[in-house]
Amino acid sequence: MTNPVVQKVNPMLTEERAKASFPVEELTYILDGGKFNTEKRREIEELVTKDPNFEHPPIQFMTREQQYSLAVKKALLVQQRLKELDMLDDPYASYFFRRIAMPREVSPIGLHWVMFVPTLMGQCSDEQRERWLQRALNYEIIGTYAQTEMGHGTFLRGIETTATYDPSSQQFVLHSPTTTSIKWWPGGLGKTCNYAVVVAQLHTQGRCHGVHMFLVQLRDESTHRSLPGVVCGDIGPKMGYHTIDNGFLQLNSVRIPRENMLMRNAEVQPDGTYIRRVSNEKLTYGTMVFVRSLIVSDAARGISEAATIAVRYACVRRQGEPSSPGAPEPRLLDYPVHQYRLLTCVANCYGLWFASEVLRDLYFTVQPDVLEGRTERLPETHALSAGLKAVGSNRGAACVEECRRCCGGFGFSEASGLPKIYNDINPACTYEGENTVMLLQTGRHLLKCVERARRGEQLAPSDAYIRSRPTPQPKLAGGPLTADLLLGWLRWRSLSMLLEVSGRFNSFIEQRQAWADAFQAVSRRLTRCAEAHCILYVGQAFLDSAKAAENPKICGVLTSLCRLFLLNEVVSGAGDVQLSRSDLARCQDAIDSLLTELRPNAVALVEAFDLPDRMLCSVIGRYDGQVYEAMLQWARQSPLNATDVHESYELYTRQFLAGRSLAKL
Ligand SMILES: CCCCCCCC/C=C\CCCCCCCCCCCCC/C=C/C(=O)SCCNC(=O)CCNC(=O)[C@H](O)C(C)(C)COP(=O)(O)OP(=O)(O)OC[C@H]1O[C@@H](n2cnc3c(N)ncnc32)[C@H](O)[C@@H]1OP(=O)(O)O
Ligand SMILES: Cc1cc2nc3c(=O)[nH]c(=O)nc-3n(C[C@H](O)[C@H](O)[C@H](O)COP(=O)(O)OP(=O)(O)OC[C@H]3O[C@@H](n4cnc5c(N)ncnc54)[C@H](O)[C@@H]3O)c2cc1C
Repeated sequence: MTNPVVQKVNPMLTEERAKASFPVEELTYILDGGKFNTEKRREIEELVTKDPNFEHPPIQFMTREQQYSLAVKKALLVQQRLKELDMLDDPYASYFFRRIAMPREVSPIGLHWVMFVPTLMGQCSDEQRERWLQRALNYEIIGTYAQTEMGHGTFLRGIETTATYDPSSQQFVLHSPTTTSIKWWPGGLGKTCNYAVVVAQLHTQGRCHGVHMFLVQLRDESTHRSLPGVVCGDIGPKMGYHTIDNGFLQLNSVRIPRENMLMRNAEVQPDGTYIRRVSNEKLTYGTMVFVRSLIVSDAARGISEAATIAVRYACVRRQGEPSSPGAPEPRLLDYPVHQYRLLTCVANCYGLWFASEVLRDLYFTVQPDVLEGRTERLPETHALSAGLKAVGSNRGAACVEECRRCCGGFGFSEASGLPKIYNDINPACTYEGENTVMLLQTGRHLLKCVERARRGEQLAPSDAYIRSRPTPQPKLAGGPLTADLLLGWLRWRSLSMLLEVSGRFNSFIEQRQAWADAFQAVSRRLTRCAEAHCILYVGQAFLDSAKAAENPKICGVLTSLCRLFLLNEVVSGAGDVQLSRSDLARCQDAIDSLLTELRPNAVALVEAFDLPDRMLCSVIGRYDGQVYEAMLQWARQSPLNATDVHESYELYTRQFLAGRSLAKL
């Protein structure tokens, strides 16, 4: 892809940039986690931008095979460059290198570093780590995470692949006994990877011990041919993710050494004796907790890209009745309803951005304990990563779609970059746990928290507001609608909803319903409770970050944006609890005032994300705002325009116009 040549900047954008009330660069440092990171990121961006090896025509004009091939080349080239630059051990640097080098190509080896390596880190015994981790980190082997099967994705315990231990050879026999047991979906499994962590039901000494993980070699390390008993391939085109070979895998009695079972938490001894080292069997699901926490920040990044495009476009696109004769047509951003659509997306983006940082810190605080088998904070971490993954990707997809629609017809063109951002974020609602299922996990945890509160037990920090009795509703009438007050109201809303659902649940239990049936009976309501709980977490993280900003101007603009986020939640969640008409009207008025207040900072707020044109890949979101010329240039690249008369004319249209039958052709 070629970076668009920066032309003379559209004066309408220059004008909007001049309106910023705060130092944009300083906000960028905050978002990056410090000036040092910003500088490092920019250095990396420059390195990649200068490297002609990463340049190519837009992938949207390529076939799927071409896209896949290009993505493999670029992904491997990235690894080579990272090694040459000695950046492999720096996760921040290598992450940004990958992003800027492959901004719109989901990597065919992405699963290797997002799931395969983390699984080896979390599930291997120390000795197994020695054996495999370094090879994986050096990319001597390329792996994926093969859990989902045709028949089972959500219900993990229903997985059918078997790993049966044979003590005579001290091997496991990996087998797909049915069509529905064929692994389906794993990224890079089809063509790219030569190893996989395979999730299978462990059988030994005549007993099944549930799902465990096994390292399975799929392809020969020198020829890349699939090994005997291994049948694998690509699952075909999808709604997006064209550059990645999500694959299928059928295992026909494939034998692997006993030592290839990942044995950090459980072990099968040479004679077949099964030993569980830690009691919590859900530790096997640890990689998913990690990736779910990453998805929240990925969703925020997706919105940041879409919002940058849509806000810039809204500054340069004029359409509508001029306010007076001879005046120019209004810009899209002059319409209050357009401001509302875009600024609420920006507010969601900042909220999720800050919440993802808090969640990642929590994960990395808790993880060392978990690795040592101390799992006290695991339920909170699981509930938050599951719920925030769902809320983050739901919001991410919704906001990107809103930004796309805000760009009218151009938003539907691949030239805008928006369809691709949407298609990259949308599958996150499904993978790593379908969102409704994830909200139910959070809801289940919250129900248990109410029970613990009733017993007077201490709750984890993010659950500490949960009581067994209702609290009075904070008054929204009277004083100013501060962020603290609004957050207090959302806390009350979350607790009220939860107590209501918990009351219903208990009444079903008192009527002697089974726990699982009572759970199903409240499940619809429980997903709303989980969302309310997660939104509270996002709001708290947002407000804490706003308050922590040292520059008062940044603190001011972030607090206003946070208030917009919170007010929008109060208004849209008013139906879940009792909110008086007058309180609702006050909140609506406050939203209108905030839109007027924030509008001059709209461009500054998105440009603080500091996304170069190379990253946005958008004709209408360019830094220079020269949209129309660039759009024409883009269309000229369409392969359909290679000749004036397309071959289909000679083949079909000419025959049709001459009245000849097309059926024989
Ligand atoms: C890399 C370094 C980064 C460094 C950072 C540098 C800075 C850079 C900045 C940002 C980085 C961003 C990076 C961006 C990249 C992110 C992009 C991500 C792209 C990833 C591509 C992913 C591709 C997709 C992969 C997959 O989809 S893999 C397959 C995933 N599958 C699922 O998720 C299945 C969903 N199902 C389940 O999880 C479970 O089956 C279940 C629904 C939870 C139910 O399980 P079951 O066993 O039936 O449960 P029960 O027996 O009923 O027990 C419930 C019980 O267990 C507890 N539980 C459940 N899960 C967990 C868990 N995971 N952990 C702990 N506990 C768990 C649950 O709470 C219950 O507990 P109680 O009984 O006590 O109530
Ligand atoms: C792009 C992409 C990449 C993927 N990559 C990988 C990978 O690398 N490795 C891997 O192992 N897997 C991967 N997956 C698979 C993914 O994890 C599963 O698709 C996902 O977990 C959902 O499982 P499922 O497809 O079986 O859906 P189902 O479980 O069949 O869900 C269908 C619908 O039923 C609902 N539902 C299911 N169970 C319940 C319930 N108990 N209560 C209420 N509603 C329910 C769900 O909410 C959903 O709407 C990937 C998927 C995609 C789309």
